[in-house]
Amino acid sequence: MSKPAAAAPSDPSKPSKPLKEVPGSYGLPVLGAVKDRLDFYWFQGDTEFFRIRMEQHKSTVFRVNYSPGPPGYPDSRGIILLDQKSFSVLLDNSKVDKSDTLLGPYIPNLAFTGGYRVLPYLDTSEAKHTAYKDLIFELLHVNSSRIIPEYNKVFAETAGSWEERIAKSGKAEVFASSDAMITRFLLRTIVHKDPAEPGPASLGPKFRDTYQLWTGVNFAGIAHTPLPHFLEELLFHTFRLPPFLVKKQYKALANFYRTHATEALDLAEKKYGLDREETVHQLILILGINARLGLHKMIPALIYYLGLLGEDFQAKIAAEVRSAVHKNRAQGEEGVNITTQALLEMPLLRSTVLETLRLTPSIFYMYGRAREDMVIESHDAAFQIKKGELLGGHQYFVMRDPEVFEEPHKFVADRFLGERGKAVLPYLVWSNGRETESPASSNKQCPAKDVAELITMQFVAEMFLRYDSFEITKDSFINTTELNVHLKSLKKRSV
Ligand code: HEM
Ligand SMILES: CC/C=C\C[C@@H](/C=C/C=C\CCCCCCCC(=O)O)OO
Repeated sequence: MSKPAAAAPSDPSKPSKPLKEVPGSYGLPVLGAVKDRLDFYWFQGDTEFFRIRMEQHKSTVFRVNYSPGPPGYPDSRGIILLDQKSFSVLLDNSKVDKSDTLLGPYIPNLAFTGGYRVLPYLDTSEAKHTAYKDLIFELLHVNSSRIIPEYNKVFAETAGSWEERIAKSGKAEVFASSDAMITRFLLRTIVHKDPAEPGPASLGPKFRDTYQLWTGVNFAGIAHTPLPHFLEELLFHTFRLPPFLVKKQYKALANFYRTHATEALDLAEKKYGLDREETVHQLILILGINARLGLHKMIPALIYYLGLLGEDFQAKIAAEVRSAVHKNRAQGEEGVNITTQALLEMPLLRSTVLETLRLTPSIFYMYGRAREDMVIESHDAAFQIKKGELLGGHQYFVMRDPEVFEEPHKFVADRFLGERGKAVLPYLVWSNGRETESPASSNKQCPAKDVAELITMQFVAEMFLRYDSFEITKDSFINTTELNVHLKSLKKRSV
């Protein structure tokens, strides 16, 4: 790799480069924000929006109006950091305050989360951040033995339905079906109840609609929809949508958790002294947004990349998966069950998953406010930043920084293998932290960093235990806002 050392975090109190003004301007009040928003969502699209300005200012650090902003949303002026070196300040919790900055300039109405500020919106300085993050670590830990078998079951159900759809109509869509699969998996694993199972507080067979509606209205300000652009702008990005629109759906979710998440709620109350009712709402958001969308959006992306890599590459992954599973099967067992140890012995698959997380992570944006006046350095300049300024990063640029990654836009499945792969691991920051560091209650790194990678690997492993290869339709495509992927064929395993 070219020169990863260039991005090593430095001591910002001693800038090695001459100080420059942060380039860029916000334009006229309100109008400037509206213009940037229309460019961002419509005329240019999110990656072009930043690429054009990066070229214009000849800088990876510049001022910009984030979206959404005025008139319907708060002041959205900020500074974007698009290279590995400047972005690293967002990973340093002593330098940035992450209170209410998950989405950048605004926090959705608290009624979408039962009136509570939930974990991803809390700063590390808040006691509740520590308490709820510890609870999430513990819930992942106490349920760890359920993960592989529950995933194995939902995968078999979903794969069966893909096969039926291909037989019927020649293709199977991946986005919605993998969302339903992941939702079922998470609720069965952590809440110990399937959302569609009939009985008290069931979410019914249309549980995905309940989640979709609540998610869509809650996150309308940043949503990308299939609606015509002018309608999307008018309905979603211009003014906030009122929570009463999804009151019924939210009530159903809360009822499901109150009724079924008893083990998790007991743990929160007894071991961590947390409020039972507040925990209901924390879990609805964390499992319903972070975990659900985070895990689910990786699946169409992986199928897309593996589809493009084709049969020969798929055969290599299949061989690695089958040999690791065979070697690690429990004694006396027939030998098709995946174990954690087997997953740990699949280096090419791991690298493939990491490369997918590098190019197409489920979420591209990170934000935080400068705790103090400070100097931020990019690869080629240094900038004075004022306390309170809203800093943001876009992973599309940060994880394709050409100073760090060779052929940054290319999918290189074995990029993270061996010594060369190890050298660039610190620059893989999909988890809002470095791949070589660990989430803790004192930082804002994704608490599921390691388990999310294993679960995503399990998806591919399950695919190649069941199939020899698969194809995607010619019109499948993915980008930072759309994951439009259809399976065209699934070739059943022959040996
Ligand atoms: C591949 C899947 C996933 C991706 C790409 C992902 C990504 C992220 C990112 C980028 C953040 C930081 C957000 C920010 O502060 O700007 C985050 C935080 C978080 N994630 Fe994940 N995540 C994934 C899976 C999960 C899962 C399975 C869980 C289940 C528990 C989870 C729970 C959380 C929580 C609770 C936070 C907030 C952490 C804090 O406030 O300290 N994530 N995740
Ligand atoms: C899209 C969420 C992916 C990963 C989850 C991760 C990080 C979360 C950061 C922000 C949450 C933004 C929610 C986006 C909702 C999108 C709604 C829509 O467009 O339909 O946490 O683990």
